[in-house]
Amino acid sequence: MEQDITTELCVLQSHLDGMLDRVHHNSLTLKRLQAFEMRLLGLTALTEMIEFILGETKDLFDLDLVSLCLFDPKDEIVAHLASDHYPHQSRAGLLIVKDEDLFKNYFHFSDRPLLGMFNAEKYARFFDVESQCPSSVILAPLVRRGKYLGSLNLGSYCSNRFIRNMATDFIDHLASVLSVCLENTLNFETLRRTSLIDPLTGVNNRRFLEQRIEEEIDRSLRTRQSLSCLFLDIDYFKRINDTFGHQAGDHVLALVACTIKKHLRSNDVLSRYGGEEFVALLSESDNIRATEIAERIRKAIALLPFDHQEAKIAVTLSIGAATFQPTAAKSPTSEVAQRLIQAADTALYQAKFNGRNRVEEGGVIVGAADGGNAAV
Ligand SMILES: Nc1nc2c(ncn2[C@@H]2O[C@H](COP(=O)(O)OP(=O)(O)OP(=O)(O)O)[C@@H](O)[C@H]2O)c(=O)[nH]1
Repeated sequence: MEQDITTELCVLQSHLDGMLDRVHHNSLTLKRLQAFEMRLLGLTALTEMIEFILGETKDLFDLDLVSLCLFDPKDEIVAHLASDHYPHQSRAGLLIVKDEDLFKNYFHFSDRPLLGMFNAEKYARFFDVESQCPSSVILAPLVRRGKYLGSLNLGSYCSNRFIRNMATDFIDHLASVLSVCLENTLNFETLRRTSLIDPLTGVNNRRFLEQRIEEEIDRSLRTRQSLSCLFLDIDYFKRINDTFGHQAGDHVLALVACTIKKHLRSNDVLSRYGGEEFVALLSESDNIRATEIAERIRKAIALLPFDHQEAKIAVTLSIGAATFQPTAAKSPTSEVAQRLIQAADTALYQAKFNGRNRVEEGGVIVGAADGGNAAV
């Protein structure tokens, strides 16, 4: 009898120890989850968020595989990432999905996670599996206001790590927080982008140029490649407005912007600098290439048919070009930026003075060792 009680006590003690271990383990996971969430809440850029999730979730839950699917029906996420030069196509673990059916078919309009053995036919689209497939997985939908934003997908090489009907409190909580953060970040990115875009022409505005020019100069210094700047201004634009009306003027502005853009590379920057003025930054372009591009743009605009009702509007551009040639100097980038734009603007003034519908070269700006710059 006494031995039975002792055995029972031992069993109870061992149960209790097991429970205490689990409580201890869960309390540690909870603490790590809270720290993870606090850092997640502090992120505002989409690229940072993607890197954080893909980089840290593995350690947080001691996983073998993590992937993040983002639902992007209108290519907005792709546009955000591309404008930040983020290599989304080659980022392991990041999957951008255009087809909402993927989420609807698997999650059946629910926000509950799916758990179980990995089935390649069913789950391959959620993972970016290059070598070993996971044995068990958990797919957590990211949902806000009844809409799928994507899913967070966790995989383990251990077959009984994720089994049906197991408790999913931690992952439920994480998916909810992540959904809110993702929605906020996407809204923030949209706001950031729209506040840097000129609504009439669809190209970037002056604020964007002012942010980017210093980055481009830094890049030019790093890569030792020249950076050129074109200042482009529509000739006699006031006359166009006065003759054909403001709306026709707007139409000309949009068409001019679109034509300039077609002659630039995707990583060049085009911004509407003011009323009928545009500034383009041509990376990895010396003064010869810059004047060639400027000449091509000038000709294309002069040849364009700008139709307005029955009339044809003749439009020409004057363009000033200047180039920054990097040296080993420690010139302040803000000063180089100012001088580069100034040199292109002066060349534009010269083009206007020399008769308009022409390109003028404003010379090469080099960084000087004493911290100043000199136009050569
Ligand atoms: N339609 C339209 N006109 C604008 C816009 N922003 C500025 N403008 C007009 O652009 C015209 C610029 O005129 P000016 O600065 O005299 O220059 P210009 O007539 O092009 O003469 P040059 O530059 O010397 O060849 C002004 O009439 C502005 O009202 C806009 O968003 N839409």
